Amino acid sequence: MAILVTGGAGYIGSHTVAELLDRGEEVVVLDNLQTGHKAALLGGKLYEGDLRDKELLSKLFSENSIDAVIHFAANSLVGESMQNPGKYYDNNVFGTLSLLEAMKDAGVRRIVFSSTAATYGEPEKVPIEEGDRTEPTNVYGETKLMMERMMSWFDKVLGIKYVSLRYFNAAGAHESGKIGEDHRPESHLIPLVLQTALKQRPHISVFGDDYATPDGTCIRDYIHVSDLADAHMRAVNYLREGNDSNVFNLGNGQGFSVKEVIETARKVTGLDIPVVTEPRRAGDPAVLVASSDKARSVLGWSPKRTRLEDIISGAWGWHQSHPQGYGDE
Ligand SMILES: NC(=O)c1ccc[n+]([C@@H]2O[C@H](COP(=O)([O-])OP(=O)(O)OC[C@H]3O[C@@H](n4cnc5c(N)ncnc54)[C@H](O)[C@@H]3O)[C@@H](O)[C@H]2O)c1
Ligand SMILES: O=c1ccn([C@@H]2O[C@H](COP(=O)(O)OP(=O)(O)O[C@H]3O[C@H](CO)[C@@H](O)[C@H](O)[C@H]3O)[C@@H](O)[C@H]2O)c(=O)[nH]1
Repeated sequence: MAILVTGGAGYIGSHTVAELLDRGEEVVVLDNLQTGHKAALLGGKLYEGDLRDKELLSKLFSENSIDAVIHFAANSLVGESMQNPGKYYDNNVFGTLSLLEAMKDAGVRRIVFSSTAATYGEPEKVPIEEGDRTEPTNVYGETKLMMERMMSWFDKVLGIKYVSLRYFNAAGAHESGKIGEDHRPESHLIPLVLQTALKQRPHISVFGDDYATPDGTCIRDYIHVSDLADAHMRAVNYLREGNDSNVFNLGNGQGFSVKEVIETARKVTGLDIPVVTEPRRAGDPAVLVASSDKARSVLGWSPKRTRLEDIISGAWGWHQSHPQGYGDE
């Protein structure tokens, strides 16, 4: 039996494919390469195409024995979602509907799904727990919450079991040095800071220094991408064991401000990183920090690469050896 990974050529998807292959799983990938890279795939069988293409999905499910799906394929930029909401409803919500319909037709009953801290919006307390209020402050988070609710109804009505993994900020690179983060355009803080250290950018912009946090900049919980990959394998096995649908936060449980990330990157690289303060970015909550106690107790998961310095240092290794990311591929 194989695991279908949608969005497997993307950042978190490719690290998860690597983890699945290491564990001896058979892997099928569906990716339209809109933000992913063929070169990020260390193995598996690639179907190059779109989640919303019903014919392709039906062909893929008929040509392979799929027993579980891991669903990464989505648009995922907070800022962009506040400028182009329709793109997010179409790709994220309609794309997921298309996938669930194809799973129903093929009789596939297990899905592990990339959700996000952005489903919570401005948290009522930190660390955030799974039962806390979900009131997204941006379109991206709203579409992910809609996708979760859709899955919950597909479970109630059709018995398709799901695990929704609400990750906080994915960061870092694979220990092999072969794969890492290459989003185009890049909008994530850590790669932008490291590209600034490499002098590929003149400065790093800090989006707002007037938040109600100790240094005025936003606080986020940075979690290593390989720890996320490990959680996906555990979530698939949890469903294979016949357990019920569930929702888990995945984070380190420790928050770092934008200024602390930049300071740590200066220490790790030993290089100058010029900063320019700019206005707040629309849709950004001030603080997002996870409680991952539930994932620890139910999935037996715990993050292994927790020091911000080590996470940034791994990412720095990738950026130094791949200054143009995956190149033109
Ligand atoms: N990066 C983070 O910090 C973070 C945090 C929380 C949740 N997430 C979620 O995790 C998932 C992966 O994030 P990422 O950072 O690896 O993003 P990414 O853009 O690197 O990966 C997404 C992949 O999906 C593919 N894709 C997108 N739409 C598609 C479609 N319609 N059909 C086929 N393929 C399609 C892209 O080509 C890409 O390879 C996303 O769902 C995102 O919302 C990411
Ligand atoms: O040039 C930059 C880029 C980012 N930031 C700030 O840095 C923090 C982190 O931003 P970013 O790296 O863009 O991540 P988020 O917007 O927090 O979103 C990420 O983390 C979410 C979960 O918390 C995921 O759902 C999203 O997919 C993923 O992009 C935020 O406060 C940003 O305002 C800057 O100050 N300058």
